[in-house]
Parts: sequence; C-alpha cells; structure tokens
Amino acid sequence: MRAAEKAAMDAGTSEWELMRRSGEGAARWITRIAAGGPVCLLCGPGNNGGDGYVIAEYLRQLGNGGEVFAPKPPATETARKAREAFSGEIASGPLPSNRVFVDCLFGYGLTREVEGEFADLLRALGETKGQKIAIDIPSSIASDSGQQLGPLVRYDLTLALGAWKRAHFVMPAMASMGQKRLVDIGLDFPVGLPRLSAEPHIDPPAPDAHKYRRGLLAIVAGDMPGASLLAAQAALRSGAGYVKLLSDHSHPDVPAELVVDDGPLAEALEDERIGALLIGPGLGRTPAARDRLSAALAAKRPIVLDADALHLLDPTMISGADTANIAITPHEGELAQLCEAFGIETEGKIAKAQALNAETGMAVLAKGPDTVLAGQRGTRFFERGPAWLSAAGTGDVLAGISASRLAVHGEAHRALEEAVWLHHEAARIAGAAFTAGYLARAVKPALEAFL
Ligand SMILES: NC(=O)C1=CN([C@@H]2O[C@H](COP(=O)(O)OP(=O)(O)OC[C@H]3O[C@@H](n4cnc5c(N)ncnc54)[C@H](O)[C@@H]3O)[C@@H](O)[C@H]2O)[C@@H](O)CC1
Ligand SMILES: Nc1ncnc2c1ncn2[C@@H]1O[C@H](COP(=O)(O)OP(=O)(O)O)[C@@H](O)[C@H]1O
Ligand SMILES: [K+]
Repeated sequence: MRAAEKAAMDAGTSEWELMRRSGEGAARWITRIAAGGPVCLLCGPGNNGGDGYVIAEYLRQLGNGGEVFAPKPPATETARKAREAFSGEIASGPLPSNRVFVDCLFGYGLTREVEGEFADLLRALGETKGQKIAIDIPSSIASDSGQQLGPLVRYDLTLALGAWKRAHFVMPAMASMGQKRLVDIGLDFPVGLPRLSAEPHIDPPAPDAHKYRRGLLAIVAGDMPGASLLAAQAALRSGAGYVKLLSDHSHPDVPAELVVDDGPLAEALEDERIGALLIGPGLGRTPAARDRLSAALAAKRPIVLDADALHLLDPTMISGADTANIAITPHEGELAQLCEAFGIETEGKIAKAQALNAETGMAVLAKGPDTVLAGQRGTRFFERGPAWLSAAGTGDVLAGISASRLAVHGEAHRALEEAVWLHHEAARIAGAAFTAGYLARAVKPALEAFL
C-alpha cells in the first residue's frame, strides 16, 4: 500500500489528494448510513485521523454535523492540513450514544499496543450504542498481521481505503469488521500481489462433450470409505462427467451413479482416461495407506491430496513430480504438520501456505474460517464462509469439489479457487445446522449460481 501510494505521489498525485479521495469516498458511504442523523468521529494523530477530518468536513458541508473527538493533535503534515480544512470544533467529555460512530484513530500506521486515552476511547466506543464504522481497519488491529494490539470493538462496517490489507482476511480480526467495503482511491497495483479471489465463472460442458471429455475423476478410497463417499457425492455435483471410487471395500450404500472399481489399484490407475485423482479422505495412516498414496502419486495425474494423505506426505514422495498438478487442502493442524515435514519454519497461516507453495510448487489451500490459497497464480484471500461449515465432513466435501473441478480442466490453482466459492455458496444454500451429506447435495444448486 505504501509503495502504491508512493508511486502515485511520484507520478504527481499529492498525499493530500489521496487523503481527500479516501475521506470523501468513505464519507459517501457514511452519509447514506447516517441518513441525516448525527455522526461522531474519533480522529487519531496520523493520516487515518486526517481521513477523519476530511470526512467530518464533508458531512458538515452537507449540514450533517456531529462531534469530533481527537485526544491528540495531528502529527503529520497532511493530517494537519486536513485538520485546518475542518471548520468545526473538537468535542470533549464522554462519548455520546445513539450516533453513527466513525473510528479514524489508527490505520496501517499502528505499530504498538494502544494504551492510555486512546484505549479508553476504544473501550468507550465498544460500550456505546450506535452503528460503528472503522476507517481502513479497526484501530486496534495491525494491518499486515491482523494481530490485536488493544481493545477490540465490534464494527458494523469496515471501509478499506485504496486496497485490502491482509488483516481484512485474517481471523480473528476479520470477525470484528462487520461488512467490508473497498473505497477506490485510484491507485495502481503491480500484478502478482496477493488479492481477494474474484468470483469464478464456470463453463457448462461443451456442445460436443462426453463423459470422459468432461472429466473422469477417480477417488482412491481407504480404510474408512464413508469420507470418500462424501467427497464423491460432492464431486458428482461439481462438473466432472464421471466419478469413480477405487476401493477394495464393498459398498452396499453407494449411489447408483457412482461407479465402484474394486480391482487392483495399480491397474485401475492405468486408465488413460482419468482426468484427476483424489486421495486422503478416509484413507487411514497405515503402511497400506501409504502404498496407496505412493501409487496415486506415481500415476502422474492432476491430483488433490487431503486429510490422511497430508499426514503421510513427505518430500520424497513428490520428488521429480510435476507439482503444479498437485492441489492440497490442509486445515490448520495439517498445514503445521506439512511445514514440519518439508522443513518450513515460518510463522502464521498466510506465510506458511506461501512458503509451502514456494518450496514445493503445489497449490496450497489453507482452509478454515480465514481460507487462503497460495497457488501458481499467486495468493488469494476469500470472504468468510458461513460458520455452519464448522461441521465434521465438510472438508471431505471441499476435497470432492476441488477434485471434480480439477478433472474438468486440470488447473490446480483454478480448481481450488472455484471449490472455495462453490463450498461457501453450497453452505449458504444449505442454511443452518446442515450435515456434510446435505452440503454435498447443495453443491448442485451452488454450481448453477456460477454458470
Ligand atoms: N499515506 C497516504 O498516502 C494515505 C494514507 N491514508 C490513511 O493514512 C493511514 C496511515 O496513516 P499513518 O501512516 O499516518 O498512520 P496512522 O494514522 O495509522 O497512525 C500512526 C500514527 O499513530 C501513532 N501511533 C501508532 N501506534 C500508536 C499507538 N499504539 N498509540 C498511540 N499512537 C500510535 C504513530 O506514531 C503515528 O503518529 C491509512 O490507514 C489511511 O487511513 C489515506 O489518507 C490515503 C493516503
Ligand atoms: N468457522 C468457520 N467458518 C467458515 N468455514 C469454516 C469454519 N470452520 C470450518 N470451516 C470450513 O469447513 C471445512 C472443514 O474442513 P476440515 O477441517 O477438513 O473438516 P473435516 O475433516 O471434518 O471434513 C473447511 O472447508 C473449512 O474452511
Ligand atoms: K481506523
């Protein structure tokens, strides 16, 4: 963000102009939300506070006055300019209630714990009644890490200025932000930066498609076939033309549309028509499971590894493999374990996922409430999915969707990105307290939303 701002300034746009765009862009949201009612602003000493004075003046010009609280005077030249352009007074005393509150105490310049009068003000803000809006980011959140550095307020809306910061997509920080909106201030960013995942467009089958050309997915089952059946249920509804279960168990309860191949695994894997493989859900961690994983990797097809496959995976298994064809879907525990197996010592979920991708070439989907993808096309963040996804088996459903998309087009990064969107949409459709089986069935209407 600083680099983009500097580039804009080097090209002749002043910091004051950027602040004016930020403040006015935010003020347009705030006037709509306040709908003529009073607004109370909290202004800090840096440029985040500067934005606050611009917002306050904009509101005054509309005749929509309110209070401005500013425990310290502006400390930057541009914030001083904004303060001078503000024609109102600075308020004192306790915070009023029943206002639209706008928090401009600290933005991305927050570097240390918020204490003293600023912390008191944030606590008072947390306790008072009224809608709360954070400008750029909540004032006790460090923008790069999402680390909490003071009293955390629950906001109704967070208005990011110019670009999303990492903290906007990191838990638990993102849970405090309410709705999030981006205010465009006309900055240019280099390609390749981490960014928010854009809604995918899913193509229907080509007019001349047949089941193999649409994608044959082979799911390698293991000791606990229930999990791979769940993945298969989701995969059948995610676009692949043909889903097979490679299993040496009997499955009295498989759906008629799922083909079970109970012959020797090595033979089944020789089928040239296989577009993608999935292995891991219900695989188990026995030596036999390890052999199945090695055989699946040796088949050299695009492959999704999940669950037990991630516990068994080690660097020797993928040495010499075309790892751009491998997609992995670890949760937090599996990610930590993979980092250990691959000798990665970085801290933090985003950095771990990026390092694992850089080290191995695999596309890494670090799932959870703050899912992040580090893949061939760079790093992608996602809006939070419904918290009802925190149910057993929903990860198997995600793996099934990912593998089905991989069978369709063979691109690991794209398959994982599409899978997150389909998974979240299916969860929205499934509503409350759903089971993983119900979620798998909701993948069909979810896919229709992206055609
Ligand atoms: N630089 C630019 O070009 C633009 C910046 N903008 C705004 O400026 C913000 C960043 O501004 P700044 O870099 O001035 O930083 P901030 O306004 O985020 O805050 C930093 C100021 O607070 C002090 N501070 C940091 N942590 C503190 C703590 N725990 N307790 C007390 N004081 C503390 C610092 O010493 C500094 O004076 C952005 O988030 C955005 O809102 C926008 O106006 C757009 C243009
Ligand atoms: N609180 C939450 N909010 C949103 N999504 C969640 C939440 N908790 C879990 N999820 C999602 O649910 C799935 C859980 O997967 P996983 O941990 O592998 O569970 P399981 O192994 O039981 O299938 C992941 O896709 C994860 O992103
Ligand atoms: K803020």
